Amino acid sequence: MMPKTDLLVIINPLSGTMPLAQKESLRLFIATEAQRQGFQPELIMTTHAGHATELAAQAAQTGIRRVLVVGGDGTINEAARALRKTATALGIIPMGSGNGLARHMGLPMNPQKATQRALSGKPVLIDSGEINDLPFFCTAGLGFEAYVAHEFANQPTRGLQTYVKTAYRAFWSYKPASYLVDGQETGPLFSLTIANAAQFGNNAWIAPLANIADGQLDLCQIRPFPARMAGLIGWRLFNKSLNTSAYWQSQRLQQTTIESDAPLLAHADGEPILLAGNTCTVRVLPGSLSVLL
Ligand SMILES: Nc1ncnc2c1ncn2[C@@H]1O[C@H](COP(=O)(O)OP(=O)(O)OP(=O)(O)O)[C@@H](O)[C@H]1O
Repeated sequence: MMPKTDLLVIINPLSGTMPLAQKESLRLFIATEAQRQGFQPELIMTTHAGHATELAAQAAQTGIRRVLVVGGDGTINEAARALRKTATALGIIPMGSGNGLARHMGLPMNPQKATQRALSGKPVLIDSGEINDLPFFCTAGLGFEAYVAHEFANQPTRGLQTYVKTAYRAFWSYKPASYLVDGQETGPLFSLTIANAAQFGNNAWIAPLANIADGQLDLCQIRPFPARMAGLIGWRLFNKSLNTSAYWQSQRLQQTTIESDAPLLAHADGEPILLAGNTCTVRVLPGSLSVLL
């Protein structure tokens, strides 16, 4: 009789900028290491967007207790959405451009070390969020970062360098919008982020005080600022001290409704999304995902 698979490893071959040969040796390393630790692993490369959701859902249904995802926040989102409220835990092997969830959780950025951690880690419950019915685990948002996510998706290459170039160009063309948050006018905002984790990725700490397991989301707003302040705000973003900026404010909530007078351009975990209409509802699902730490 064939041994029963007790560990699924989902690999997005397109994530991040690691050369293909290095991705192949990582795949072999994970297989060998998993077997060495007594697992009967199955490793599957995704073949299309959405594939990670299908694979993770099947794994949860068949009772596989660990699903390891090799990829960035987009692939992790796809797998994690199928693992919410199941007994199957997610292991993260960061290989994306931003790796926000892995960085927030303090996981190793080295994929080999992250593999060992995911294989031996204990399951811990974290919150997740939903923007309308779309799940997110790191951040969702409107405003500048959503604009950048949409622009970034149109670029022929991925990676940090492309992201920085895209964000720089977007900074000069972006027009701040105003919103109603639970009926209260915000005035024009540069950025409106709903944070489950504290960062977007790449150690850009948009919500330095966010706690991923407190049953709440942090709604962070950045008011428009003069271009000469961009350097300081950027420095605070990466220095995890945006909360000391006069342009930033935050509130904790479990659910909120956001309206605008134009269609909402949004992102969930850095992936661009188009929301139907001018209103969206965001809510937290406390303790909904088990992550291997
Ligand atoms: N085989 C595939 N072909 C095309 N798209 C895929 C495939 N597998 C996964 N995807 C899509 O690729 C998207 C981006 O992947 P991912 O987020 O892992 O990498 P990244 O963008 O480099 O990293 P990060 O999100 O950390 O910036 C995912 O949202 C997923 O839908």
